[in-house]
Amino acid sequence: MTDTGTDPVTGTDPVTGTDPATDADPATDAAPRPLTVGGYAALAKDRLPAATWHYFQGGAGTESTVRANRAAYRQVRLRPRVLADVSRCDLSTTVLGDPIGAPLGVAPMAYHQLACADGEVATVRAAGGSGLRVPTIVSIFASRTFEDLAAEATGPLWLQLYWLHRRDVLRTVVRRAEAAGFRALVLTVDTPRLGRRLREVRHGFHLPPGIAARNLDGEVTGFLHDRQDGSSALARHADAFIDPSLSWSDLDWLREQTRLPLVLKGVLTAEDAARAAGLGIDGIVVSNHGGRQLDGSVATLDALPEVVAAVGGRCPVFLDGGIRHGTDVLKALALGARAVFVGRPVLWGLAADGEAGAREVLTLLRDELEDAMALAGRPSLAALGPELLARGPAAAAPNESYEDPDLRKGP
Ligand SMILES: Cc1cc2nc3c(=O)[nH]c(=O)nc-3n(C[C@H](O)[C@H](O)[C@H](O)COP(=O)(O)O)c2cc1C
Ligand SMILES: CC(C)CC(=O)C(=O)O
Repeated sequence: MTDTGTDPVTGTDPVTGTDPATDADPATDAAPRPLTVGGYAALAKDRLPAATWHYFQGGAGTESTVRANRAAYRQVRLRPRVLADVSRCDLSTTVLGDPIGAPLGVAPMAYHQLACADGEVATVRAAGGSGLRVPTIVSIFASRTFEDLAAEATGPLWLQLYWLHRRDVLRTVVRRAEAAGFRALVLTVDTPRLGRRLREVRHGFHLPPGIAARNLDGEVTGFLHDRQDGSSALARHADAFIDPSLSWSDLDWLREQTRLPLVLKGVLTAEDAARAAGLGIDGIVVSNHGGRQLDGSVATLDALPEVVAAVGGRCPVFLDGGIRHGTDVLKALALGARAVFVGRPVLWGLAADGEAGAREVLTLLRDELEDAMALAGRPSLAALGPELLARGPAAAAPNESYEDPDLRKGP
């Protein structure tokens, strides 16, 4: 390549691939604050050990679903209305009865201490921050205790569960979370076993000393910390602890343990959504686990309309997977999501700058959503509907400098 100038479209230096949005300032050697969520990915990649980065980024198999989640947003264009008085845009809403500052939240992810020392405490502080006050779904594999998180959170906390063989342990964590003030349970139903995550296998992924599933002490065996070349300690662990026999009839047992609302995470079809709604489930998260489970499964934005139609307003429908821009949030809301949850970008923010980084990532998405609502002539969430969207050929390649470089490369 002979052209060494900055690409006028992507803003990326075509030779070095550096991005002015994230590149170090030679005068101060301090990186300017990223202007997009993708900018935090670049910072996180620089800061994290390779094995951790690949655990965060990786999907199952060929990662086709990871890519599909992003591509789906590019296939949907916006139909802005004009002369709509957008002098004030209102992003506030409620989820499961609780008021929140914006229709987004943090998806459950294991072991935030892999990203920063404060772990999930940093995350819940960020999510509760001014102007946000958004929910955090805390993984049952969190690296900080529920009680520590409840002491710091100002936004709602929901507890994500896997269906453990040890039902007594499940009962104990549910009781503890309830006592600590958690507001809902989220049962993940797309993980009867772990997807084949090749990056984890290749890196022999295992937990470093000092990081553990703090709410399952005594239950989690040491092999989470044991390196074994050619296999992932997390996959070995999940296969030992997660009960793959989970079926619809087991939901009654969970209902009997708690008065908290019960949300199912990992639904992708009208059939399952209709059945869940018929059973009186309190919410559904349309999710493919960020492409980490069944490789080749449908993109979440594409699955959303059939789930929303099947539920028919009987419970709120949420979505996660591939949310990287405010316009992505807008598109999901227009297709009927009550709110969206954000996964990897929060870990990028934590890795880049702890609580401040996570807060900046969430604030960026909130601010970009507000911009998009104003420019689309839709100042209130109630005004969002499918007429905002047009389907067409995929948009031209995005500004790749703001996309996660690793996902661009593929596995
Ligand atoms: C590092 C990592 C750990 C995760 N851990 C969990 C988990 O413990 N429980 C769960 O239900 N989902 C887990 N997920 C899936 C997320 O909740 C979410 O579905 C997904 O990350 C959303 O896609 P996104 O990362 O593209 O935003 C994890 C995802 C990542 C990236
Ligand atoms: C500990 C794992 C089971 C967490 C998870 O769901 C994931 O890594 O996607």
